[in-house]
Amino acid sequence: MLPPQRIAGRVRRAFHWRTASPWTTCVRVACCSHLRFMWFALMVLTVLCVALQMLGVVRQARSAKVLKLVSEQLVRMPAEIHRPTKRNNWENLWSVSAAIAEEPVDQHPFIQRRDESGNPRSEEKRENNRIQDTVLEDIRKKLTSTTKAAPPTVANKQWLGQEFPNQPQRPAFPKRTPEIKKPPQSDNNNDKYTVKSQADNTVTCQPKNHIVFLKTHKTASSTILNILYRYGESHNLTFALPLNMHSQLFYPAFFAAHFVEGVRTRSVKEFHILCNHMRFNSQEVRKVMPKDTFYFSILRNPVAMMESLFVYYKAIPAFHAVKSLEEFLIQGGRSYNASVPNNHYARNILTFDFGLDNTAPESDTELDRRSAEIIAAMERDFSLILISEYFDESLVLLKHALCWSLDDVSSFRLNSRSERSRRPLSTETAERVKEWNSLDWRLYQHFNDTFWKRIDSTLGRATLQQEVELLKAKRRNLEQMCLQEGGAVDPAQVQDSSLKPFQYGAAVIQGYNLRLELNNDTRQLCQRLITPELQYTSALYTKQFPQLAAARAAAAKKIAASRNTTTHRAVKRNIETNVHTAMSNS
Ligand SMILES: Nc1ncnc2c1ncn2[C@@H]1O[C@H](COP(=O)(O)OS(=O)(=O)O)[C@@H](OP(=O)(O)O)[C@H]1O
Repeated sequence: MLPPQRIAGRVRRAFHWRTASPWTTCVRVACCSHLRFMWFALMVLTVLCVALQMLGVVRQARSAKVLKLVSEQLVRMPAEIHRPTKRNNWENLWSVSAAIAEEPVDQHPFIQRRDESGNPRSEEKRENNRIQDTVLEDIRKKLTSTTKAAPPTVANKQWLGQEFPNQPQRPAFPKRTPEIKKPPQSDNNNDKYTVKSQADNTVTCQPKNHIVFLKTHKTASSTILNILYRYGESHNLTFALPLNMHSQLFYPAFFAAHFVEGVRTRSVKEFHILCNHMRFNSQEVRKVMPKDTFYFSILRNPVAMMESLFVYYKAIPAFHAVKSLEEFLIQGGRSYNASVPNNHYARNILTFDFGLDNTAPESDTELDRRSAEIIAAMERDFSLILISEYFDESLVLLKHALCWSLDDVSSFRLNSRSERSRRPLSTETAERVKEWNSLDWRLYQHFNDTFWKRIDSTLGRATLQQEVELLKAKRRNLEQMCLQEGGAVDPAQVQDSSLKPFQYGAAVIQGYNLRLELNNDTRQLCQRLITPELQYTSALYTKQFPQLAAARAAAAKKIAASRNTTTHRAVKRNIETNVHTAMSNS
C-alpha cells in the first residue's frame, strides 16, 4: 500500500497529463519518461537529417549550372553515332586558327570507333567531351547575355562576320574569311580543271541557295553533302550545323530547330543550307529555313542499301548475333525488335529517315495504304528525289533543279567501301530484303519511276546522256589532276591522317591521296573534293563559329594536358573559372 502523499502525487500528475496541452504533454513525455534518452536520440537524428538535406540542396544548386548542358545532352537528346577522326592537321586545310586540339569521341551508346573498342580510355574521353560541351554552353550563355542580337542578314552575306557582332576581337579567336578564289571561267571542254561558281552560261535561271538535303543512310549522301559543302563554302553561304560541333542533328531523334547551332542563341539570322543527318520533321525544319527553300533527298535500292547497312551497322542489337544478312533474313529477323534502340537501321530505314512510321505492315492492304501515305508525305515536302543507282543522272537533274553548273556538281565518290568488305547477294536474298523492307521497296520503286518521268518531261534522254558524259569527263580530269593513284585507296594507304575517312563496323571505307606537286589553289580545290564528311563538318563549324570552336579546343587541350596529373573534376572547375574570367574581362 502506497503512502497517502505518493497517491496524492500520482493523482495530481495524472490530472496534469490529462489537462495539459498536447505540446506540453509531448515535452513531458520526452523529458520525464524513462524513454527520454531514446527521444533525444531521435530528435538529434532528425536534426542531422534535415541539415544533410539542406547541404545537398546547396551543393546541387551550385553544380546545376555545370550540369545543365550535360543533362540536356545526355538525357534529353539522343546520342550521335559519328564523331570525327583525328583532326591534328585538319585546321591547316582552311588555315582556321581555332585549332581543335582533342579528337572528340563517339557518343553513341553501342558504338565505339573501331580502333578504340575495348579501350578503357574511351569512357574518360567521353567524360572530357561532356566537360567541353558544358564549358561551351557556358560560353554560349555568356556570349548571348553580353551580345545584342545579330542584325538580319542578306543572302550571300559573309557569315564569318555575322556571329557575335558586338564581341570585341580577341587575338585568341580571330575571325577569318576564307580566301576563296573565283576560278576562271571555262568552256566545258577545254579548261578542264576549273570550277565555275555560277550556273552555266546557257542557263538563265536564278541559282538556288536555300537548300535542305535530307541525308539518308548509305545512299551516296556523303558525296552529295560534299557537293553542298563546297558550293556553300565558295559562295559564303551559312550552314545550319549541328549544335556543339556534333556531326549529326541528334539523329535518330526527330529533328528540332534548337539542334542547330545559332538557333537558340539567335546568333545566326539566316541559314542557307541544312544537310546533316537528321530524322526529318517538316514543321521544325521550316522554323529554321526560309520559305523559298528547295528540299531534296536521295534513295537507294533497299537491296544494295541493306547489304551496305549490315556491314556498317553490324553491332546493332538486331544484327549482332547473326553471322550474315542471309542468316538474319532466313530467321525472319528473329533478332530484330523494333522497340530496341538503334534497330531502326535494320528495317525500312528510308521511311524512318523521312520521319515516318517504319514499322512493318501486317497485310498487303496495310502496305498499300501506308506506302501511299508515305509517298504522299514525301511528295508534299520534297521537290526532288534522287536515285543513287543513277548517280550521275541524278547530279544532272539536281544541277538543273538548282540552276547550278556541271562544275558545281562534279564530285568524287565518298564513303565507299573497298571491294573486300562487299558481299554479293543471291537473288533469293534480294527478294527477302525487298519483303523485309516492304515500305522502302515500295517508295524506291515509286521514286525511281517518277525520276525517269521527270527526266523525260524536262531534259529528255539525249540531253541527259550528253550532260552525263560531260560530267564523267570532268570527273576523269579532276581525278587525273588531283589524285596520286588516280582513284580511291584503302584507308591504310591514306597518307594524310587528317583526310582519312571515318572507319566503322566491318566496313573498310576508302579514301584518297592528293598528288604532291599541286600548287596552292589546285590543292585547295582538290582537298575539298576528297575531304570526308566529319572533317569537313568540323572545319565549317570552326569557320562559322570560331569563338565556340576555339573555346572548345582550349578546353580539350586543358583536359588532355591534365589527364595524368589532376582529376577531371578539378580541371573542369578550373576551366569553368577561366572561361568565366575570360568572358567577364571581354
Ligand atoms: N557517286 C556515287 N555513286 C554511287 N554510289 C556512291 C557514290 N558515292 C558514294 N556511294 C556509295 O554510297 C554509300 C555510302 O553512302 P552514304 O555516304 O550515304 O553513307 S552514310 O550513311 O553517310 O554513312 C557507299 O556504298 P557502299 O560502298 O555499298 O557501302 C558508297 O559506295
